[in-house]
Amino acid sequence: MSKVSSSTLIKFKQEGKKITALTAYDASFAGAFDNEGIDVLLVGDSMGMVLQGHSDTLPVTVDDIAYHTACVRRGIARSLLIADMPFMSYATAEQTLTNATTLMQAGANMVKVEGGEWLLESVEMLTQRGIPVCAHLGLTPQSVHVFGGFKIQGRDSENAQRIMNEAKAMQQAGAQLLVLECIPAALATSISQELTIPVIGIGAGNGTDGQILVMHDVLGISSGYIPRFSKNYLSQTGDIRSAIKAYIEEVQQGLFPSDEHTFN
Ligand SMILES: Nc1nc(=O)c2c([nH]1)NC[C@@H]1CN(c3ccc(C(=O)N[C@@H](CCC(=O)O)C(=O)O)cc3)CN21
Ligand SMILES: CC(C)C(=O)C(=O)O
Ligand SMILES: [Mg+2]
Repeated sequence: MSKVSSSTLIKFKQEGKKITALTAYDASFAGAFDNEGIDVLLVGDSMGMVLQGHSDTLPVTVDDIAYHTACVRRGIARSLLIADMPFMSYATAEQTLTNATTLMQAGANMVKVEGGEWLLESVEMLTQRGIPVCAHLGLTPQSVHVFGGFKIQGRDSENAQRIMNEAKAMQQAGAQLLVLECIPAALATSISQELTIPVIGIGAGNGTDGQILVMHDVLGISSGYIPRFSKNYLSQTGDIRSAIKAYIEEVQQGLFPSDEHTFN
């Protein structure tokens, strides 16, 4: 049961083994997910919505992410731990380095940043200085007010091409992992095929190298609604460990996401 690293994830991609990922925010849940064999855990800025009750992720601070990263770190043994860099914590080069350092020192193995072209220099800068980066393209929730809502991205050919180009540029800049959120399945599939780094999807169909979901959706306790691309595994299993096991198995067997959880 050796620790998952970015080399492990590359190997999984080369072997065609799907990568399983979930968000986690505390030691107990993270420990249970780790025990069931989840490959990647993300301390997501989705905590602004599922933990803090805000209607978007913008209020989350670096200290919030650092605190929960430290909590998760104490609970896990095997999974790769990614920390989200929150809204405006990587706007300038100096902020980027200071805040990414805080998250790495809190226990992260990698940081995740949302955005395309404008972020390439930061990705290169972090990687060169020893901080592995996961890029995040498509529906990047920190830009919800620019998008005018949590809307599927990359539907027209121009935007699809832009996302494809940004994905390639991120890999070129040194990103070791890519999250694609809420884009058409065909686009996510071709990006995954074009890149050598692993691609993890959420609302991006079945053709990516792995899947990530927000734990509260998987356990059916998100307040209000559950996004269409997500799936409640607790209702069909009855206990948390079995729900996580079922999610992992369905991802590994290519059963999740099925058509009803996919945008075409
Ligand atoms: N509980 C939870 N689950 C998530 O997946 C999630 C969060 N929170 N918070 C951070 C972001 C925000 N996300 C969201 C939130 C809403 C939609 C949404 O309402 N999507 C519509 C599609 C809209 C369209 O067709 O353009 C949907 O029907 O799912 C999508 C992603 C994903 N992330
Ligand atoms: C949904 C995932 C990819 C995320 O960024 C988060 O949980 O904040
Ligand atoms: Mg996030």
